[in-house]
Amino acid sequence: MAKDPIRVLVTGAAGQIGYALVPMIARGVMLGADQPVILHMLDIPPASESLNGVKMELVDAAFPLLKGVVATTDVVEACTGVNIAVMVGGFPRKEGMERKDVMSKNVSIYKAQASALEKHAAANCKVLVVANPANTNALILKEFAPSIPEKNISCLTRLDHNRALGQISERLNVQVCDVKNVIIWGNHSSTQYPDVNHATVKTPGGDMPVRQLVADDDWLNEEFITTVQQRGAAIIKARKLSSALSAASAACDHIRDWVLGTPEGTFVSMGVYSDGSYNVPAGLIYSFPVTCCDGSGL
Ligand SMILES: NC(=O)C1=CN([C@@H]2O[C@H](COP(=O)(O)OP(=O)(O)OC[C@H]3O[C@@H](n4cnc5c(N)ncnc54)[C@H](O)[C@@H]3O)[C@@H](O)[C@H]2O)C=CC1
Ligand SMILES: O=C([O-])CC(=O)C(=O)O
Repeated sequence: MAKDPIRVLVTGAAGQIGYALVPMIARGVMLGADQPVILHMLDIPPASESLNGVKMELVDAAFPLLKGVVATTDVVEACTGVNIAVMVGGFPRKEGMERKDVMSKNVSIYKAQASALEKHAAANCKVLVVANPANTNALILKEFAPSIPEKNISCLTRLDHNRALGQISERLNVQVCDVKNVIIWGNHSSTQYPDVNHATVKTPGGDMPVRQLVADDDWLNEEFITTVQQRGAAIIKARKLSSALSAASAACDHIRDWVLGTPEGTFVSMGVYSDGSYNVPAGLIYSFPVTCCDGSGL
């Protein structure tokens, strides 16, 4: 029997991440090739014509899984009935800025949108905050939407996680799908700590520790870490725009693993509400290694 559609909200949908993300969702990259979706796209009034253009393209793409599109500048309409909310709306930093430099502009957005989500989203809605500073925005959203369970609010550090996998794969000249269990600890900022101490590479003889295969602790403890920490800035320098396709893809990975479960023996990085585990103070939104098991309940 065909599944009921899942409603997925993307805020900032007329922006560059939104433009990369909505076709991925409509193709089943986020929720699976047999899962119909209804897309809710929110942006602000100055972007409404462009948002409408994205809606026109979604219609033109004739995605079989796409059962409806709501394109709106009304936050209540956008949030109503959504099962998953991917919060991308906000302002990106420019070259030479830190992510915290967009805090004053973006944090107020998350105060305002928290209450709309709390009042109008489906019960058990899962929220992923992408807009920077991602951990702070997620914490603000949590504070201003107290009835959304804290376990349902997360922020994106999967892009940093995937960047770490990519760096190891390039260094060892192995397939990225054979590298797993890197960890991003902390904030989606230049203070994050990319950790390979539990990471492995699949080899014909079984899983081998990354540290042993790389056999260069200086590189792992220095250049590898700063490359991952500074990758967002390197992309901005090269493109004059911040990462978009990799951010969209990471958002799909994050939600897919949350809803459908992480593969056996694999952990991934997510910014989640700290319960004090690993001596991280309770109450922070912090990136940890996580496993998810049948988290759907949507
Ligand atoms: N956590 C992560 O790994 C990453 C986070 N980011 C962050 O994601 C955010 C979006 O990046 P881009 O798509 O490149 O920016 P963009 O500027 O291309 O798009 C942002 C969109 O948000 C809209 N927007 C602004 N205020 C809004 C509001 N109140 N409600 C709804 N929409 C609103 C804008 O009109 C625009 O269409 C930025 O804050 C960026 O720094 C970017 C890459 C990775
Ligand atoms: O660096 C930025 O501003 C955009 C971002 O968060 C990333 O690419 O990781």
